[in-house]
Amino acid sequence: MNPLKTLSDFGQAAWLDFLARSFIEKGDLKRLVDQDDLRGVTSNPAIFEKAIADTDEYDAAVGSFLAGDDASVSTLYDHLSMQDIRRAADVLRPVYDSTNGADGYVSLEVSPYLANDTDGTIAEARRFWAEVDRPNLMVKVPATDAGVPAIRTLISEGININVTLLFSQTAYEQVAIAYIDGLRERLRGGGDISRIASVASFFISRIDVAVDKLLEAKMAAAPADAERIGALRGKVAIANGKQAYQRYKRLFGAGFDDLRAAGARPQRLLWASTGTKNKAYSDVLYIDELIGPDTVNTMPPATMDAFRDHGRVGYTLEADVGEADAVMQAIADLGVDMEAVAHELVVDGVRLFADAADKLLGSVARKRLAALGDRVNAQSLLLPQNLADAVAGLAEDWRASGAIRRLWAGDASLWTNSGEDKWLGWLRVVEAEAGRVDELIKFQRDVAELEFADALLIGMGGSSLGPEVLAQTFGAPGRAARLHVIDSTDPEQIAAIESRINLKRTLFIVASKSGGTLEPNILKDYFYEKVAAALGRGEVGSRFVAITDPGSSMEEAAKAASFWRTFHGEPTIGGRYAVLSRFGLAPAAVTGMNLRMFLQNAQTMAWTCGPDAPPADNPGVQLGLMLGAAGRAGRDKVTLIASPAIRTFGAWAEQLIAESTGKQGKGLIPVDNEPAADLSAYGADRIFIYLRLRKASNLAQDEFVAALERAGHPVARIDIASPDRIIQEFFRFEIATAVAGSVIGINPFDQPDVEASKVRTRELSAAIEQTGALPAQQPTAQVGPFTLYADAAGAGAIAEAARSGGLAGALNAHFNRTVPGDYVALLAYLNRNEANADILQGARKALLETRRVATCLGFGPRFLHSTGQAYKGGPNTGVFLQITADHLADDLPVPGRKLSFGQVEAAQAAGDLAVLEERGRRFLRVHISGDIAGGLRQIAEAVR
Ligand SMILES: O=P(O)(O)OC[C@H]1O[C@](O)(CO)[C@@H](O)[C@@H]1O
Ligand SMILES: O=C[C@H](O)[C@H](O)COP(=O)(O)O
Repeated sequence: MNPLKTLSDFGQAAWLDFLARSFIEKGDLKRLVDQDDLRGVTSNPAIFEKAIADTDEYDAAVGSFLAGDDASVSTLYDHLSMQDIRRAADVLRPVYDSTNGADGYVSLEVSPYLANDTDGTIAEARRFWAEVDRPNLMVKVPATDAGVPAIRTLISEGININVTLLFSQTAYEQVAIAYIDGLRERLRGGGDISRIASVASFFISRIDVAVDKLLEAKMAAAPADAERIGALRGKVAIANGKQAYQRYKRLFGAGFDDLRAAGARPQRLLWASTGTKNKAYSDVLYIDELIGPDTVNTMPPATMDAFRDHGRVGYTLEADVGEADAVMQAIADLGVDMEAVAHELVVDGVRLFADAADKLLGSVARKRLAALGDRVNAQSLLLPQNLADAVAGLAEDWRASGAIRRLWAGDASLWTNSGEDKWLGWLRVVEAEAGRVDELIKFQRDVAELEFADALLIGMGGSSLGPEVLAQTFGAPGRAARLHVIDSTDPEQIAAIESRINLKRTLFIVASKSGGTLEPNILKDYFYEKVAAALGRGEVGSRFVAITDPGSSMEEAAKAASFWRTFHGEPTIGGRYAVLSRFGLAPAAVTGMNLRMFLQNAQTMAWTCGPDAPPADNPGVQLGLMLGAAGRAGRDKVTLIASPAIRTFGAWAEQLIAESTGKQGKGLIPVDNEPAADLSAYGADRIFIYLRLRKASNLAQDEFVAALERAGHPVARIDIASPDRIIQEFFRFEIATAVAGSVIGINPFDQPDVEASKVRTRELSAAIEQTGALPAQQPTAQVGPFTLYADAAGAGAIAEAARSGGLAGALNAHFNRTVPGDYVALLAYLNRNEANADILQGARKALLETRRVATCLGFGPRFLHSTGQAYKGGPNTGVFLQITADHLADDLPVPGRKLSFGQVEAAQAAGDLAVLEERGRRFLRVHISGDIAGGLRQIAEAVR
């Protein structure tokens, strides 16, 4: 006789503690039902981990699920696990029907990450119940402090519950009461309680593992008592189970009669964890000894096979109850606190299931990426061993502490606990924008109908650098407008952009989150007046749209000036994280790009970097940990190399990285678009990110990056299949920056030092408005048309060098101050045109080759809203060359102010310098009088 089949004669149902797709598909599960009288199935995260991770059994299902649409890692996992659960439930359905709902259940466990979250547990259980949609589903909820109230609520809603991770008598009692209370609540509400089933999964073998260890320690400590103590080994788990059963009989005795009369079933005890862990014990120990009426035993396949082969059936559960009590008394006398042991086992059990879930989700994340192929930009990191080890160590810390989930949940303690949680709107903005994209699509159509030739975006930093990437990367198909960006107060640059657009056929987009930023306000006034002159006051407003946060002064101004539209930003997103909100989407609409595709792309990366993708398989987190670890180790020059067609992405990333991390003397210094030099020019303070556009890659860049790798420099490669996929990088870099900020230990969402220079600029502008000029400053030296101003520490040597060696001498003395690990930044308050950029890039290359330090280039005031933060607030390793010039002939007035744009630019440069000085930075300002282009060339020559 098959002992398995005989169990039911003794009132016990045999369930299987295992599930896997092939097991169902090949008919193995059905065979157990038919041949062994199997009556149920249990699963847990560890079981699904074994089933899914490291097998290809699920690959086809992953592929077909993702063929039409993308999905998050947990949505994909839910799909796979629920498919299995539904199929298993269907196999067990005849048992459920024939036993009138007494048996035939299949259990699916809520996420172990929710073990301490009552509301989260309730929500997930409800979702499972609705989505699995089978009456013979049992949702597994742990018997934690947070789980118990969830059990009561879920039972009251008619959801079958398998209570898991039960070890202690008191926890068991609470669970049984929660079940009974839940039934009563349902009954009071007029619900049916006759179709509710629940089991209390009392874990067995894990108790022996834990207690045996304690007993062995006691044996070692008291050799004289070793034999007596040793005799208790392998007995406690069963004794504990037997006591639980006595408690069950009390709990579901006469006191349950009213509910029984109303159709309720008692909550059966289910013996779980019944696979023998200690090979010295019988492999059927935890089956043989726990057989009794109205119980379940869920067995792993090997235990089931063993029991079928040599199990012994009898009413063992109530045999020797006195002895069980004696065993429990004996261990209590020995000082073993069973409640404490049980508590530790629950904590441990949650952790083990969470570990399994991490492995499982990591494997699903990898399968997802493999199935998506080119639809998601691939990332690979090639790191020197010490950095690779640091990243792996951080990834393990992040995994074990659930840090990526905490990040997504807005836990400010990941950073500095100073309100970072208020700035995380960017994490979910893609979803929100997708929900209201129709409004933007309509705007896109309206813009097309109006046949604008150009669109000019006016904004600074986060409000302009993202749109600039879109303008560069996406052409303007059909009737869409060509997007230009102005983010400067330089009069020459303003005049240049004005000459490129047709004022009568241009749409102006004024973008400022705060609404109070100086540059967009005065540029808006300037162009507003120009258009008014060209079209008449009645019409000018219709050519302007604003993007600003609700209630800002810009919104007011837009209303007063009868702007065509105002789009709202999301106040929980800072400027540099705003590109996937309306700050990027509205300009994208104007270029005619496909907005749904824009959002889909962004969503794909958001899912790839989601809370459910464990750190080791989460590319955004990996990149962030790499940046953070590198920054901590002094490899803080993040050198961005991008294929020419997507080059402007570097300027966007520069702002994100510098403004987010560069503060309190810490942080990363992004180095964008640096001319390539001989490998010997690159120090051990570098880390490289290569954004390679596959369809338009550049051989020279490929070779350069390969050489860097061969030389042992850390390189992150990002492979972008087509230009539209650049959208994905916005999200990857945002999450990476937030993660790096956590590792570095700063608040990545503020910009305290930018504010400081804004204050200085305001003071200086006010002085100009009062007196007509900037307060005079004492120059360090005068060399021909160049006036030099240096920081106090450097002034003496620079003045001396200027006297003997002219401009070249002064520059040489200034740059002689660089030491390895420093960087040089050229800060030019000039027209950012190709000619000037070329000259400065030449100077940069010369400095890189001669000084062998990282080199940066920023045009003012644009860089003030970007790298300016790190230059002032980051590590004091910068050596700055500020270049300014007179704008006499070409200056432009600022409407309504006693200021010109040239004066604003000068005030900005002076404000910038004042803060650099305040922060003890090394700087030299070279002011060009007269011919700007000629002067600039001379400066570039002089640094060689
Ligand atoms: O969009 P706003 O508020 O005009 O700000 C522009 C830029 O100025 C800063 O606030 C500071 O430079 C940036 O963070 C921001 O992107
Ligand atoms: O419900 C089933 C339990 O999750 C399972 O029995 C635990 O068994 P283990 O202790 O062998 O992991």
